[in-house]
Amino acid sequence: MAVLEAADRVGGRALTEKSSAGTALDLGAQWIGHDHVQMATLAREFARPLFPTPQFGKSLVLTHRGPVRLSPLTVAATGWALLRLELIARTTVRAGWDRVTLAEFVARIPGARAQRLTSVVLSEAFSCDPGEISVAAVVHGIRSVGGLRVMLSTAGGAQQSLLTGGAGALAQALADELGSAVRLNHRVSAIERSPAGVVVRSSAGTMAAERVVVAVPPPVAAMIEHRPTLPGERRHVQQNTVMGTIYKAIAVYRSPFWRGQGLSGESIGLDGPLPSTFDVSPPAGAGHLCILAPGESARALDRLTAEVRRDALLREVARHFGSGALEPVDWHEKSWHTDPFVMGGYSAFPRPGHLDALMSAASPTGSIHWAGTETARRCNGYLEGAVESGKRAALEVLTGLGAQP
Ligand SMILES: Cc1cc2nc3c(=O)[nH]c(=O)nc-3n(C[C@H](O)[C@H](O)[C@H](O)COP(=O)(O)OP(=O)(O)OC[C@H]3O[C@@H](n4cnc5c(N)ncnc54)[C@H](O)[C@@H]3O)c2cc1C
Repeated sequence: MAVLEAADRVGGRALTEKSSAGTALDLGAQWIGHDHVQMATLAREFARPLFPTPQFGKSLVLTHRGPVRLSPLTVAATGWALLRLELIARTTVRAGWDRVTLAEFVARIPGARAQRLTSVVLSEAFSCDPGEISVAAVVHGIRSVGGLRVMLSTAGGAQQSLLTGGAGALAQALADELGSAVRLNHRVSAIERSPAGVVVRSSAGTMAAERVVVAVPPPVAAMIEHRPTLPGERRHVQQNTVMGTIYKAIAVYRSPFWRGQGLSGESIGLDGPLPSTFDVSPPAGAGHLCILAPGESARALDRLTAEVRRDALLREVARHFGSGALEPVDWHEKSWHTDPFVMGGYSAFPRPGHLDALMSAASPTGSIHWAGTETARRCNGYLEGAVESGKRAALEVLTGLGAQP
């Protein structure tokens, strides 16, 4: 068995870096949900306990003028729109919802501020602009994680916990167990299928095998050449799914200073350069403030130099959380959509009108088995889904080889 990894590191969309304060920070996946049992089990196995995501103080809704108090009408209209999505998720999804974009759904919400709030919340949850995703795809995501309340919540939801040492470091610990089976800098460029099995061509040579598991998102898998050509159904999956667009930064401070002002560190920006912030600090010591920018806001940040981007974001954080924000002890950032191997995040979603592409992403093609979070039924788009998909693909391979699982 060999694991061919294109990059010079393992982890993919999980990437842990060390701050100058000595703390571990996740530039990719970070939260583990309340019912993410596969991840909780791995965390236990590798003695990396989960700890609660900090939740102290007041969260802010921001405009370029500063924090705002939402009117009861805005709260009601936004709540109703979100409830409607939850209700659609709990019933049979009409085929027509796949042709309606989230932007069109939002345009029917009464009130400009409620429209903006709903857009920002869902763009951040799905890492795309509302015009890029259909209502059916949003509802599919909501279902797979167990409901909208779960998707958006910290305690009792998908953001309940953080992982000691970081999610990327857990991937590295798994790779360490596999030792020399993991080959870095081996980008797979082509797979040839024959009755005898597969020949896998990578940037570092050729390998023959009985079966292969391709554990990359469908739009990334589309970069691999196939002989013979893949069947139409599989090409449909690869051509009609797109990666999300997401920028993430972590500002590291000596302490989570915002808590002293009664603030949670969590904010949502309705306009201006700061879409969302979260407190993802370790249990003691340093303060970690996470900044997430999806879709067009992420692309706008790409157009700035690293220094201008950092200054603009920190100035904005300081306007709302106090001048202490201007002097972090460390700053880490990543534009995931510009990573040549990952190509975006949080995950891939179907183009409007093509939800079926995601639904058949797990169907094997002869001796090729497809894994990765996009193929998961449960927690599609999350680390949990990735682990579940790996187990499912491994079982398919063992069954195919006639081995006892
Ligand atoms: C900013 C961000 C925040 C996120 N936050 C969370 C979170 O808080 N909680 C959560 O559960 N999930 C989160 N996610 C999603 C989570 O990271 C993914 O669901 C998960 O990591 C997907 O794992 P995977 O193994 O399916 O794919 P990947 O992690 O993408 O792994 C695929 C691997 O394949 C490699 N590869 C690509 N092409 C080739 C090739 N041709 N040959 C060989 N190797 C190749 C890549 O380098 C990569 O290492 C986040 C993602 C991002 C980007």
